[in-house]
Amino acid sequence: MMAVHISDHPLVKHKVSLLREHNISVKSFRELTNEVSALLMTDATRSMTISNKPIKCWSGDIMAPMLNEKSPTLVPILRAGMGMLNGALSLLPNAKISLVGLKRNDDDITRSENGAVSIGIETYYENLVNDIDQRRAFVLDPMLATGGSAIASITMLKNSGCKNISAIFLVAAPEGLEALTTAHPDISVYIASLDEKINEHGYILPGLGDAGDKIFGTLA
Ligand SMILES: O=P(O)(O)OC[C@H]1O[C@H](OP(=O)(O)OP(=O)(O)O)[C@H](O)[C@@H]1O
Ligand SMILES: O=c1cc[nH]c(=O)[nH]1
Ligand SMILES: [Mg+2]
Repeated sequence: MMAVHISDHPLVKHKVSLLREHNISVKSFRELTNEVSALLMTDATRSMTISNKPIKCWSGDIMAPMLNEKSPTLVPILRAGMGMLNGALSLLPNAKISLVGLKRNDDDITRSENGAVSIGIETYYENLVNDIDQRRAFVLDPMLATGGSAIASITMLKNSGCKNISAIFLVAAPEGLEALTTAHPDISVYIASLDEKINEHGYILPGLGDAGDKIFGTLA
């Protein structure tokens, strides 16, 4: 059963509100994205397992709690997920990095009679660590809108044998969360804000606007 965690941390709430400011600078957007990502990753890593191992401490040999699983892999979804990478690495500096490149095709948009929006996705890059079947994966993407990109990227991870997957989003729409829950009921999801809905173009309301453009400084 999918576990969905929506952060109730006051710093997360405050920082997401700052991210929504219309005229936010690229510098502030980048900084806040990494700060919120680190806070979400604190929750997402809580289920990592530890066991007591012998260490040589200054005061002698002791048993001390240490992680007893392989380094996780972080999976930023290109482009916008790259904006979360440094924040996640601040907690997991030894993490492996796997890359998935996906792009929504705004010209390939379908609106059904009940108002549901789906958008075609182009996959242009896949470079996963080769022992991903033995590692926990943390998928990083600021936005969960229709859910198409998250579903496609998690399908790629599973097809490579990855069995323990968490996905981290700054802002999610209920439509995307529902689609992701249905497609991948076995993953864990960590969200800073569950917003109201997506509009007819597949953008989250109130949302952040185009997160990729804001992180890469390519907003027209
Ligand atoms: O849930 P979905 O409807 O799939 O939308 C979310 C996706 O859209 C954005 O990427 P985009 O395709 O704009 O690419 P970019 O990150 O390169 O800007 C965002 O970063 C997600 O990956
Ligand atoms: O609202 C949205 C939806 C998808 N991608 C974004 O960057 N923003
Ligand atoms: Mg974009």
